Amino acid sequence: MSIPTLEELHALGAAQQPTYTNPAARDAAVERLRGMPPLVFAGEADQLREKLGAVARGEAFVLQGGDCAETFDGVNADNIRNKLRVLLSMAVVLTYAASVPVVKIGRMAGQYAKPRSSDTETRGDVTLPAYRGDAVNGFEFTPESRAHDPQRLLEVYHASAATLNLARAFTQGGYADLRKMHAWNSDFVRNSPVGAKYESIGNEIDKALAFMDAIGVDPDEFHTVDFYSSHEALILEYEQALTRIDQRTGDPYDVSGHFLWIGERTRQLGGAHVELLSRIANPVGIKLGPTTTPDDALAYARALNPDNTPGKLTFVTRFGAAKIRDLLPELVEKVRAAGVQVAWITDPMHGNTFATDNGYKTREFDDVIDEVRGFFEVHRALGTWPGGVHVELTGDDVTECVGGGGKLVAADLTHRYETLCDPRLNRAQSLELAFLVAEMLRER
Ligand SMILES: O=C[C@H](O)[C@H](O)COP(=O)(O)O
Ligand SMILES: C=C(OP(=O)(O)O)C(=O)O
Repeated sequence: MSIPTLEELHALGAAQQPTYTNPAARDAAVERLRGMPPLVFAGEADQLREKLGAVARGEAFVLQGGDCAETFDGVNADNIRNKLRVLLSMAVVLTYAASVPVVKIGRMAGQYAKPRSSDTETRGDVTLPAYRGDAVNGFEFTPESRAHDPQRLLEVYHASAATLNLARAFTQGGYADLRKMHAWNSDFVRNSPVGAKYESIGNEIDKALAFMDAIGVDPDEFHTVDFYSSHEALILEYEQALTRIDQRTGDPYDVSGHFLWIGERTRQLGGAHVELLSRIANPVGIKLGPTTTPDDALAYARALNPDNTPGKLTFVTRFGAAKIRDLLPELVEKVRAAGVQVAWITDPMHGNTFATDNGYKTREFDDVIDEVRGFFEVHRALGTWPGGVHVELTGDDVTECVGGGGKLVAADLTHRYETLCDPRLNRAQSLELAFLVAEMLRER
């Protein structure tokens, strides 16, 4: 495999790209990126592909989650630790309550670019370019901030490096030790019913660990966790500049993250995003919305995983709770009938977004759960494996999605609505989701 040039990719047509008005500045940023060391190693991407192979075979489950849009301001220890804490807590709940290995992937350390429905945003009588994520422009509503600036791609690189560095330290350095899981959520155990439920799993795990200790199992086994990074591979300049030939295998890897996915708005067959991700050896995903036909799905599999390697390709469906039970069965049936190896994951967020009367973009927790339930029902009926969930979440107690045990309503969204793009599950809602998904997994 060879790496396509940026010119070749742009010639194929690429949706949702920045408009850089200064080509010299863009070229300089791309050149700098080309000289930067890899953010992840090809061997790590291979490990993740193997683990996703287990998911495709029905032997493991994926938890993929993080912000809708990471921000440069959000690169600080508290924010990164809180996100890791909620992901690890969810993974513990899923692993313990459902007895299934969980592959942990953050929407982290690279999720800085956003596709948008509209190129512009209007406030009063002023219209400016829409915010497209910190990778492209600033959120502040001024012409200067909203201009597309290629220098930001270098900031994405540095922000991702800093985030990954801390994530690696937390997950390898002892913070993720199972024996410390009580401490992760001690602050909210007292005030939240879901916290108390979590604490009781923690007590059971302590007993199990004490037993294993007594029979001589190496305690270091529980000291670290494998954690992988992922983001939407949206901005061609960034992803292509970070695609490198691996010395070991001679294959191209996109070293900006372990797992890259193609979004619903950029999945044109023959388009630049499908082409770039068809050339890399990383495990890749593709979001499939309600207009995806079975023929499309088969064509994506041919393009993105021509060797039909288990773990190479993940289909992330995002139909919406109202549509999943109607649309998913035909897709799964035809893909299975064609012998295609794929991990199926549900994204129950992107098909369930609506605006409240008080003007907030939100999601109803029950709709999110209903889509996950529909996903499990369809796979159960067809005898296929519901391989995982992909969610937008944060480790903080924000008020962005309505519903859940805390019964948040539209009026509550005014309190802590902090996302710069789509609404995320807060910590309690995320843990609640993990308990409900664990039940669904157990019911199988
Ligand atoms: O996160 C996904 C998309 O970027 C987002 O849903 C688009 O939102 P918009 O419709 O407000 O542009
Ligand atoms: C844009 C996203 O989703 P989708 O492509 O499914 O709309 C996303 O996951 O950030």
